[in-house]
Amino acid sequence: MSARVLTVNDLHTSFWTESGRVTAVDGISFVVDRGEILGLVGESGCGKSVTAESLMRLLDEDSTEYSGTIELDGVNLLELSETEMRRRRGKDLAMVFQDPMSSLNPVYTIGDQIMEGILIHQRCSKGEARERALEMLRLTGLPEPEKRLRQYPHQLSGGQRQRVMIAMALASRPRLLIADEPTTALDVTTQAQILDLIEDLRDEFEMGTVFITHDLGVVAELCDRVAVMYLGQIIEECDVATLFDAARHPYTRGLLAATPDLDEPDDGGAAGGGAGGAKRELPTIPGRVPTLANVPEGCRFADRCAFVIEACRAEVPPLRELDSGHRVRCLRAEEIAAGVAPTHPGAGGDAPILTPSAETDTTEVP
Ligand SMILES: Nc1ncnc2c1ncn2[C@@H]1O[C@H](COP(=O)(O)OP(=O)(O)OP(=O)(O)O)[C@@H](O)[C@H]1O
Repeated sequence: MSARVLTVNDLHTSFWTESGRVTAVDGISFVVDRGEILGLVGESGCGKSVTAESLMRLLDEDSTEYSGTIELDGVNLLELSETEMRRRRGKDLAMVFQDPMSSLNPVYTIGDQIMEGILIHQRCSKGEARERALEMLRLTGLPEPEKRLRQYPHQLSGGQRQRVMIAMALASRPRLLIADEPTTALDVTTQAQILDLIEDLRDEFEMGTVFITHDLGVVAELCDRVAVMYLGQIIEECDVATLFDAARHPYTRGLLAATPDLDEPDDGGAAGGGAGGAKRELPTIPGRVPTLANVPEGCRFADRCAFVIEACRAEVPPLRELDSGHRVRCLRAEEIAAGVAPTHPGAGGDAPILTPSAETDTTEVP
């Protein structure tokens, strides 16, 4: 079987709204290989969830318009009928959400819910489905799996419910797992355990994974490669080592500056989210993400960028390959690498910006 699991090419996802057509995902392309974890990062509203929902084709098809291709093992999902897509969801590609309670049915036991997915997608008896459900719960490290099968979702903690969701998602051994902020609602310790679990299961099942997060600490710990999104576009893509050592886009550099030092003790900030420790002021990226109804001409980050020049506003910069596997959507990437001085030192992207200015509209990251 080919190593390439997913190829997304020039994907656009638009919605028809009362104020007209808005394009939430605007021409993104990326690939995911077997056993690889691709992180999709960016501030709130940049299009991460719409990307995930597009991959699963979960959006309301009456008001959503797709273009481009989403090839899973060479089959373009956008060309499948809804019936065929329903057959593939949960079998070939599966998704884990931030809030397991919204995906688990409160009136059915955990066992019934895992077994239902297995019975839909695999030819087996009820007894075999029960065995498989038990095996999946064991794999996720949930204590007393026999007892869990008989329990209802509300009888489990948040972390335990997320393990159940992962067991359900992986029970049919999908080729692609899409995880949309699956650890955001969990405490730091449980978050670390769930990340370890996803990594272990990736080794065991070798599925490709798209992992959505706003947390660069999570990216550092889990992902192989990362695509940074801004207002519906990918603005930088590279392997994780390059992200932390040689990010070139001023937005990526702003996000990195706004992430507490990963080696420092947790201060309750963006990367850790935990309590305790001394409070330290978090850097932020000044300015606001424009709305989809007011997408600027040229570079979408220009109004917040410390390195902006006239040419940035003329047309959308292409996503250029700087080095093998390192793509950046910035006209000045090479100059920034060489240490050029910012043209607007007060703006975002000139990392680090330590305090929000009173005159500037400031968006916390995340
Ligand atoms: N059904 C819809 N109709 C119109 N606009 C939508 C719809 N769904 C999402 N959007 C818009 O698409 C943009 C991207 O949203 P999306 O949820 O993908 O962001 P995100 O990066 O996942 O943010 P967050 O981290 O807050 O979840 C937002 O501006 C959002 O308002």
